[in-house]
Amino acid sequence: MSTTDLDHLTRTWSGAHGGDLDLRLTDTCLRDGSHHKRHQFTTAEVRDVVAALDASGVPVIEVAHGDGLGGSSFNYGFSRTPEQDLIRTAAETATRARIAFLMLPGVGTKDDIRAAQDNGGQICRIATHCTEADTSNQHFGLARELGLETVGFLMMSHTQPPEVLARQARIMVDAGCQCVYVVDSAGALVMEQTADRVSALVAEIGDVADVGFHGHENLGLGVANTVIAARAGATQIDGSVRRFGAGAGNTPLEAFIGVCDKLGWSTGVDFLKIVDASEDVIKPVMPEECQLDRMTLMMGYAGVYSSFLKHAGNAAERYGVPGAKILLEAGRRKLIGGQEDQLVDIALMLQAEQDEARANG
Ligand SMILES: C[C@H](O)CC(=O)C(=O)O
Ligand SMILES: [Mn+2]
Repeated sequence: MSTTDLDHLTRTWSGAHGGDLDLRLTDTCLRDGSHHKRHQFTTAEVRDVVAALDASGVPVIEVAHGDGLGGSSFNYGFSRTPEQDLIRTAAETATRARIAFLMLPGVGTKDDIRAAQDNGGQICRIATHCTEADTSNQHFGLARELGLETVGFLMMSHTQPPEVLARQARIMVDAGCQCVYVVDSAGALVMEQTADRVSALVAEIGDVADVGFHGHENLGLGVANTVIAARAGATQIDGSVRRFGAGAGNTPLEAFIGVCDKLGWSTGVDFLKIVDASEDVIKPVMPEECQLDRMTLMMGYAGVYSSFLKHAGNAAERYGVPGAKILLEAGRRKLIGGQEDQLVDIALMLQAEQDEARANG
């Protein structure tokens, strides 16, 4: 299909649906996708992916270990390439896109933020569990002092009601955060639950800061939740081309861009180019497609942190127990990021139960 055909169709669809939202997109393949890739990105892969996203017009590209700066460790998994090298490569490659990096207080340090800026990172995204925004105060303070743009992530947002999230967003904004994201880490939010949370943040901080939305696909609702988040007032939107992210992956950015074109919403990204990038550049970098299968569906259903997928799979294999049962129990225990070691405890418990059942015939 030619660009002219597409322009014509886009105008027709826009006319049919109306709307004039202007959204800023962040692609998270090179950070959230790091979970799916078991943190094995090479600098050559980062160069290829950044070049393709940049040429398509993606305005922000996030790069880091899946668990953020300092994440390369026994607990989370070691990176193949130091993340600061990946950030530098991304910054050297991008011609228009700004490079963002993520950090979780306690996993990364203030020195990691300084190093990421020295390597060309321009947007500092700080993630906390959604009831622990106050752990980010000093990091937002430093990031603003350094002149970095700031974004806050309220992870596992499905676990708290809108009014709690709004209060947590206020804490981040008071500390210097310029945009707070509702982060559906487990892909557990369903439509209106997303809208209610985004609306509560817009009401609380909308006069001084932006609101964003970061979705996961574990119940197949990434695009739908993202559309409803934008309608509720989210202006910064995350996604990963080809869903390349933790769990069943993130909101597929190329699909969301197509939907935005049809709704007449502006993203600045060329749909034809991003679709080609997905097929020709992102797919070869992925170890396999992100799957909506028994394990990932269980995560969305039970409200489990998407980054637990590979850890639960490892524990299941090692102890000979069903991975889906590990995830269900993780949901029942309301585990949060940083508690990856408890997945092993759960596997051992299931193994003991299995052994006992076998012994009892
Ligand atoms: C560190 C996590 O992977 C952040 C994130 O992308 C999420 O909670 O979702
Ligand atoms: Mn995520």
